[in-house]
Amino acid sequence: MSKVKIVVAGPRGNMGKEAVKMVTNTEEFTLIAAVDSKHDGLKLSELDGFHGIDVPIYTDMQQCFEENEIDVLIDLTAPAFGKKHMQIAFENGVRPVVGTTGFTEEDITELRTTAEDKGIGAIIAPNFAIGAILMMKFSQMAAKYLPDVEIIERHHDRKLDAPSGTAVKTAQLISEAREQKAQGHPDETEELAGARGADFEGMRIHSVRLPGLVAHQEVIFGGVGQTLTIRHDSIDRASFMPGVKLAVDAVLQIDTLVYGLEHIIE
Ligand SMILES: NC(=O)C1=CN([C@@H]2O[C@H](COP(=O)(O)OP(=O)(O)OC[C@H]3O[C@@H](n4cnc5c(N)ncnc54)[C@H](OP(=O)(O)O)[C@@H]3O)[C@@H](O)[C@H]2O)C=CC1
Ligand SMILES: O=C(O)C1=N[C@H](C(=O)O)C[C@H](O)C1
Repeated sequence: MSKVKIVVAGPRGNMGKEAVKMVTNTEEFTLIAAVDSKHDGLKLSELDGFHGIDVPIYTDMQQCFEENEIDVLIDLTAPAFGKKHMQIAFENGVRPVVGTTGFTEEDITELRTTAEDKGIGAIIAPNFAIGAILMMKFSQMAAKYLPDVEIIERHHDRKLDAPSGTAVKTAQLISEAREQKAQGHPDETEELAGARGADFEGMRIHSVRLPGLVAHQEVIFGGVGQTLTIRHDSIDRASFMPGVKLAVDAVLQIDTLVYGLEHIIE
């Protein structure tokens, strides 16, 4: 069987480094090239930490796809580029697996239409960690019985987007299971703007950014005389890689856009 030909975008990043490692250590995958914000024309092996990985670096994704035959793009870049990179992949018949966050619901609808028009599979996964998928699923189950809920997500202080993609996805899944609901006291005020966090259909999302953190989330449900907390911690970015591998395998089998790994892990 021929190997799956892969490009990693964002190879020097926290996630990109892990993805390069995962791809090069996976027998049925082959890394063909990397797309970076700099280092055009160099080999990955010329950068620190990529010893022996002799693949070309492109800063122009279009050029990368024109010069190489690629099956799958793994995109782990920055919120400003995820959508654009998916569009370039679709134009070139390449299947995107995207961990990059920051997509709006409108972006996802538009990208799904393009994927279906072209018959190309695509996966956007706000979180690739199996434990985080379970946290989201359990939260959706709990919301049916305990509809008062707030989300606290905690991340490293290099993160660009807030709230996290995982927190937004969690809120979307919870809102499928409960009626829209304004929480807290109807007359509550914020003495400091933002004190009550972001408002997602009445559900509050609080974002903490600190050095020392990786990726953590608590979903706290409140009921009469009780609370339930569902918590997930990624303490190492290796936690995301089995999910990335699963998504690469899955994206070859589909011809639409799937948003969320919970649709792949039934
Ligand atoms: N789905 C999931 O499970 C996870 C998703 N994420 C998401 O993945 C993304 C990356 O996270 P993380 O690795 O921590 O971020 P980093 O900032 O560590 O890495 C991002 C890398 O992408 C590069 N980059 C930026 N723009 C481009 C571009 N246009 N083309 C090519 N490369 C580019 C950056 O280069 P430079 O520094 O030069 O700009 C950097 O090397 C974020 O959106 C984050 O939210 C993170 C963890 C898990
Ligand atoms: O930026 C990160 O680090 C992470 N981003 C994703 C998100 O926004 O949910 C996934 C994970 O939480 C780590």
